[in-house]
Amino acid sequence: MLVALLPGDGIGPEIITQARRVLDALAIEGLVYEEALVGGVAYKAVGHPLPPATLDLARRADAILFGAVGDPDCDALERHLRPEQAILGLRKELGLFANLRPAKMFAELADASTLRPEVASAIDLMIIRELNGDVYFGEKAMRTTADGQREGYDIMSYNEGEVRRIAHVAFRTAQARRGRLCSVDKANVLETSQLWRDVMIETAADYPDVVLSHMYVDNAAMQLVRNPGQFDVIVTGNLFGDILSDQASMCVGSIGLLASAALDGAGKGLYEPIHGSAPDIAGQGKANPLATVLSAAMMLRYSLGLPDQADRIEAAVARALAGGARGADLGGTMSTAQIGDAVVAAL
Ligand SMILES: NC(=O)C1=CN([C@@H]2O[C@H](COP(=O)(O)OP(=O)(O)OC[C@H]3O[C@@H](n4cnc5c(N)ncnc54)[C@H](O)[C@@H]3O)[C@@H](O)[C@H]2O)C=CC1
Ligand SMILES: CC(C)CC(=O)C(=O)O
Ligand SMILES: [Mg+2]
Repeated sequence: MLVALLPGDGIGPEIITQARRVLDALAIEGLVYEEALVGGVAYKAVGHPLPPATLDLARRADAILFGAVGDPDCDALERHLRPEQAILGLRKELGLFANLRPAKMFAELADASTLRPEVASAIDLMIIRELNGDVYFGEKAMRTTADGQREGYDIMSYNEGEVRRIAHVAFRTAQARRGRLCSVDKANVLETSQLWRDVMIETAADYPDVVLSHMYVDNAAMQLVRNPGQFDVIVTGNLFGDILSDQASMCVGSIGLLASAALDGAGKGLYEPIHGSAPDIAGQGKANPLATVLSAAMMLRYSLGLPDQADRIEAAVARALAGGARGADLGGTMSTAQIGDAVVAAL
């Protein structure tokens, strides 16, 4: 089994190092790794954020473990050369349309959430975010209007096939959990969302055991901090899912805790923390590696057929947290490597 390691920019290499240590400690037979450049480091080395050799490795691999991309030095580049295009390109080129972003409260961290412990302790939800469409992939440009103003535009669209395939993933996920699916959209304003809602309702007919509800995204943002325990599975589009998942991460204590899987529906997956390259803390040993460690666990479960090993990692993370393994993001003093040590020791 081949795992592509793509550390990327900023804290990416620091957090991938810790995830790799945890994987190595499991001594899984037949697991091999190949590393490649991605993001700003790739642009600086070879002139493109997603070089052909990296895409080729990603295609050959059984799974991809990804750190993060993004570098302030690259923010003025033409858009197609910016580091972020690498992760967008991987998701699109590999057809990774289903983004699973679980947010569950570790009991030991109830005091770390900015929500009251009795509100935060009820969080156990899964955000299913569509990852190949929406405004991120629509036509976009800057132009000059007739009266000489600069104007930027980005087309938001979904076709029904794109909505239906993510709907099936979401309904099946809800079936395997507590049977409740909340579809989040903005159907009161957007045609894209009206189609989204219509297709969700049509697809519900195949899943009579799942209770489907709908919520506008502005209300969903509010409900996530008012009463996050009401949610089981949330399904939403690319843009709304991006925003709501960062919000959900803080409800459980830190963005440094939330893992994700981006799946193609046929076993292949890219696994990454939901956060970015955090240039403000890069190179200082302050990054929480747990989101990446937990992403490695998702990789073992969803792409490599090793659910017992995934359970082991998740249990070790819970034990490490119970033992006080906290970095600055959780009010502690441990470094990135010390948190890695604590997880390895708890395996
Ligand atoms: N999938 C990816 O590679 C993503 C890349 N980005 C890129 O990352 C760069 C920075 O973006 P931001 O908006 O600042 O988002 P960010 O997620 O990198 O950071 C937001 C805040 O959370 C903190 N943070 C993030 N991860 C952390 C961790 N593991 N431990 C402790 N604290 C952590 C950061 O220090 C920062 O204060 C940008 O270039 C952006 O485009 C952003 C999101 C996803
Ligand atoms: C292109 C990315 C930077 C998008 C993002 O923030 C994410 O996938 O969480
Ligand atoms: Mg994001």
